[in-house]
Amino acid sequence: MQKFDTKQLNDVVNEAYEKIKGDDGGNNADYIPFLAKVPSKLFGISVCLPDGEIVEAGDTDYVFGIESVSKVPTAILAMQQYGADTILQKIGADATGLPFNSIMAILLENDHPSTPLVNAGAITACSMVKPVGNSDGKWKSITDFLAGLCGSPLVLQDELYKSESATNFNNRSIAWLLKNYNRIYDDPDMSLDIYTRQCSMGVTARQLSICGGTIANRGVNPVTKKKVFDAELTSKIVAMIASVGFYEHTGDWIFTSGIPAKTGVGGGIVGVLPGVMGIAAFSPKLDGSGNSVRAQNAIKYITNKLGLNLFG
Ligand SMILES: NC(=O)CC[C@H](N)C(=O)O
Repeated sequence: MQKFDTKQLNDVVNEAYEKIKGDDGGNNADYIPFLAKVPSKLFGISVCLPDGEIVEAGDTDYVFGIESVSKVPTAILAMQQYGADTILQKIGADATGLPFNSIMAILLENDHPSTPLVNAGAITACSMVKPVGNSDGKWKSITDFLAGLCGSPLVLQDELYKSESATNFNNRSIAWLLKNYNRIYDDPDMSLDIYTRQCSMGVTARQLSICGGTIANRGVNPVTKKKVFDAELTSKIVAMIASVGFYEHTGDWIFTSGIPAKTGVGGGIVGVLPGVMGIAAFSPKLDGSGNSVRAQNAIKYITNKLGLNLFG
């Protein structure tokens, strides 16, 4: 890994912010009505280094919907509770090459949810989270784990949760299709509700960068210094993120950015370079695959400018 000093990082983060804040491509997600109303101009970038130092620019305190970025914490939690091999058997670690909410992916993977980082696998992961059969207990496991990763508690965005619950018909089909294939390990409606709730958690770009920093720091939160998960799960979750973090555009993303990263339709993206940094960016306008335009450009700008790349 190329070394950089924090002054240089600070300059590059601010440069990225200034250059990219005027980019106006894309649109807010509107299939979840709440997300269509989030002010489009918001834009923040935050980097968390392994010593806990935070370097940031823009709207890093704004609380937005974590959405699919929440799939990463729950995947780690499920691996922590069951072991990585069980998650590989029961869910998988395969790229789908298809959109995040694809039903076709379940059929093509021969009845298999593929990976915990798409909707199907994430709903299955929620069904597996212990204590099975206990909705309140599962929710506590997930929210405690999220708080550990992010260094502070996240708060449910109630309006987002209601908006998403009222419109999540595709996800309901996924949950019951998985039930048909015995790939749901708890009540399907309850598992879907837990998934919908975790997607509706409010998070800031700073908290997301600390989450990335905890993964980059092999499970020890760089800010709170607390151990959140076992170090050997780092390579497993980073492999999953690298293979499917941008869904059908993951190859293009990793080719151009060099950093495994996971997106959410709330406009957040978290990237992880093990041993080097967690990086997050947030801005609501998305490209056609549901990935934030400004957040992508910001992270790419920073990794390319600093010569940071997982692969070479
Ligand atoms: N890509 C996303 O962020 C999608 C998450 C959203 N909650 C959904 O299930 O559709």
